[in-house]
Amino acid sequence: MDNFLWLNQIQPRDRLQVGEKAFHLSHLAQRGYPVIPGFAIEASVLRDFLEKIDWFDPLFADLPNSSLHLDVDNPRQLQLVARAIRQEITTATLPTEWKTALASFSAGIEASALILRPSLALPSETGVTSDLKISGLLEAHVCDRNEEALAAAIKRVWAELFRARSLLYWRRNGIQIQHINLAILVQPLYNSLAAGLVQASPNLWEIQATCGLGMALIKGEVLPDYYQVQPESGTVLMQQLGVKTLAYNLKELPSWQGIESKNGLSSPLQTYSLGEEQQQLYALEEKYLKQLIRLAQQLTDEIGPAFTVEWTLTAKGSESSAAELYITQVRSAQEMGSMESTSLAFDSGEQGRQADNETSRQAVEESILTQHSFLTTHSSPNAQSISSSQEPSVAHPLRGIGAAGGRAIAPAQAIASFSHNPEITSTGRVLVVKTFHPDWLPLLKHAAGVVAEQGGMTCHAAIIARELGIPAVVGVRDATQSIQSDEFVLVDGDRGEIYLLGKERTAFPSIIREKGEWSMEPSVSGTGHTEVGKPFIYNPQHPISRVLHNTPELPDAQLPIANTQGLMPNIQLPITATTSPIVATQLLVNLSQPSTIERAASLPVDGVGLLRSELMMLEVLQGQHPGRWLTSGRKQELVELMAQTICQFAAAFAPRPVFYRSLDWRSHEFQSLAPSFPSEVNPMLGMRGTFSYLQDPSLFDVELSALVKVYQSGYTNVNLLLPFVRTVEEFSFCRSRVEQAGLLHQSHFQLWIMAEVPSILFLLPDYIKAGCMGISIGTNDLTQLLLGVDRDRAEMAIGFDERHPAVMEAIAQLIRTAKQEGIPCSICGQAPAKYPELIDRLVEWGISSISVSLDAVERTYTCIARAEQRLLLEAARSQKSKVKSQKKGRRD
Ligand SMILES: Nc1ncnc2c1ncn2[C@@H]1O[C@H](COP(=O)(O)OP(=O)(O)OP(=O)(O)O)[C@@H](O)[C@H]1O
Ligand SMILES: CC(=O)C(=O)O
Repeated sequence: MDNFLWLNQIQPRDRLQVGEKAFHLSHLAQRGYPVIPGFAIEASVLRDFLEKIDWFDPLFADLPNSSLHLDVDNPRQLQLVARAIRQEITTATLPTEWKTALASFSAGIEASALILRPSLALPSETGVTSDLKISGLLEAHVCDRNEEALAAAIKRVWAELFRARSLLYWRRNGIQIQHINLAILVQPLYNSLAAGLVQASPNLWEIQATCGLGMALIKGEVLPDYYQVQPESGTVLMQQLGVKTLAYNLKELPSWQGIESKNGLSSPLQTYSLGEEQQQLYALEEKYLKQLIRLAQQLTDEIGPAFTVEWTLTAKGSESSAAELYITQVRSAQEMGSMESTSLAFDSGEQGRQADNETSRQAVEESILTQHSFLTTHSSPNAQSISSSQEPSVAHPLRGIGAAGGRAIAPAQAIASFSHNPEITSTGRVLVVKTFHPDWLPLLKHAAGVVAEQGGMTCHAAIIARELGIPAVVGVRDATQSIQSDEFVLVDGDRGEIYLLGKERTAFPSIIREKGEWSMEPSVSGTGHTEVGKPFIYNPQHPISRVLHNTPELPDAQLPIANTQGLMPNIQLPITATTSPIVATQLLVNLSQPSTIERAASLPVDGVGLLRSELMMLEVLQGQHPGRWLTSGRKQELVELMAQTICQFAAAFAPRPVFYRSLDWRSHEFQSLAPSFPSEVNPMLGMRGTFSYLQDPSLFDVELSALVKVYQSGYTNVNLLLPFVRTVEEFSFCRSRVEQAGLLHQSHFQLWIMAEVPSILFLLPDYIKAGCMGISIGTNDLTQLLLGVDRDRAEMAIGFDERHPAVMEAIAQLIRTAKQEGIPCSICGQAPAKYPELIDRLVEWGISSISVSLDAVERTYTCIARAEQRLLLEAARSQKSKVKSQKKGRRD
């Protein structure tokens, strides 16, 4: 076919048909630079294909020629349309003559796997220049080199154009879909020893490198090794080892992590964990680093001093000596949005038009940045201006696990060692700690953010930060040494990054928080971009602007979510009764702090699915171990205080249910209470949950007395959830005490258990026989125990994945059994908030309710609504096609 072109055949006139990526690479290849050979499927092929589709939905039949009339402020409609179009594209068949041509072209590639990369061109009708930053918007797909897999992957790349986020992007930027040229660059994919990028600016080059293929870097799953290089001499000025815990490579070993593609074809890619030893090594051996620097020097001569180049060090054989360095992508300074942009030498034909359109280009760039960015870290538009700025610390943040979303700039308060009442200079600081002690809860309430060296997504600091709505980054190596008190830091809880901004508070605005709402304070001097009460205005020249306004890439599932902290000029979708459909799956919220009740109760949630008593109690206990309250004759006082606190939740949510979970002390987390809990070698498996009640039921009895008081006060919406139940006998023991307390006689009272110890997978019917009225799946502990991974160890975070097939199967089985047995099944672990895409499956399997942290309520609501609508749509579609085939049968 004449609309497939090998890279070495591409001419300047083909640029609009083959897209920018293929065009620039072809230019370099033809100039003798190392580029992996490949061929481009021109944009006209997609146009033909769209015209050939026999659209099930007549609305889309004119897609190749007309504009879609989308209401982008209606995210549900957007998602449904996007899904419907993609489905039709991926299920349509490619004409036979195309398949034949593809087979002959791919036969010219010697590799078992192929990578299909979107290559876009935006012709002049779009009103923007071809260097509009679309990096990261459309994803590449990888497939085996066989006819069927290739055809499927081509359709998946085309379908990328119609993802909701993509449709939104074009629409928001006034670009009509029919004007977009989407070509595909097909290249062989070989295993890689390392991959990364070089960001070149006139004064400095920055190199990032990771192990294996480049996907780990693109997806932000590793912190790459980092080098700064002096351009003229090629001297390495500094280098820093990254945190590379995983890598991507071609599948050789069977692995559950082999990524399944959505149409059931398996992907040839897999991720694997890097061992401790390997993590201590730089991904790039010195000889290859030198080679890369030489390559960058040649490129400077060829295309000017400012560019970004992605590279890969392929290893076709097993010997590292056989490795070859290739360029996989090159972007000009303009594409990076550089302030000192320099035209690429090969931009000849288009330069005039680009200059004409400079103003609109900048406008579009700004609107992208201030609305919604799809840029991944590596391709940040101002990477260049950061690297050449005077603020190296801004360019090179500390990194950890983003445990609570949002961003804040504030002075740090480093607390290196434990004390009950650390001296805090003022409120509104970012607390920087080794590990967060529950004693410090009052500090957290007045903090702007938290950074911890230890802990994972489910540690106390993370849970409370999510509830309070402040950003948190945990697992940050040496944070207390790297960050000094009084130094200004920007904590980015979405990306898991901390930027050190120095001690002078001059050229950036402060973010202040009042009543849970964030707003900008005017900058003291410098840029003067803000006024009180006005949103911060993006200034592309300031690195901080980039960080503040670059939201991380959102998966489709997260697209229509309002930013609860009001920091980002993002798409706002308030979930109010007037704009939202009623969903059948209940949406509940996880709480622990009375200070958040008002905010939570005003949301359209169906109740509190998990009231974490340990964290709720912290303030009540005033630093004293609960046992001490009992031994010092203050039991009644404790009962009163607890009842009062629970009543606050009950009153705010009534008549909506509140599931109070009785105490689940994990001794290591509460060492600061006096006297401290006996320390345990293995506290996650220690004296916690209902087992501890059997040993000494006195505290459980206090809780029951408090619940009785709540009922006596007239609040009948409170139920009891038992934590970490290991055996049916433990449950029966607790149930009989609940009965003795008189709670089971209350008509509305429900006694549930957490489903988090894996034995429940085998014993649920027995628990139900013993009187359990419902379950709530605790995915944090269930995952920890099923996979044998400590959930609080930041270094093990990579192994803690709730999407593991074993965990998914366990959840499915629990929902199934609960349904069969006729009891409700909820889920209150972090999984649905962390991976919103799981909600589709939970709803499909028939979960009764989903309980999430406060920060995830809005997006969870949207995901539930979407999942339910999808089920309805699928049911309607299958009904329609049944009727269609029945009619056809009758006609035949
Ligand atoms: N033939 C190849 N062999 C090995 N790695 C490749 C090859 N082609 C691309 N890659 C790497 O795969 C990743 C994904 O490529 P993709 O084209 O989607 O991203 P990209 O180059 O950042 O483009 P964009 O800016 O359009 O998002 C990148 O890290 C890229 O360097
Ligand atoms: C919520 C909880 O306790 C868990 O997921 O384990």
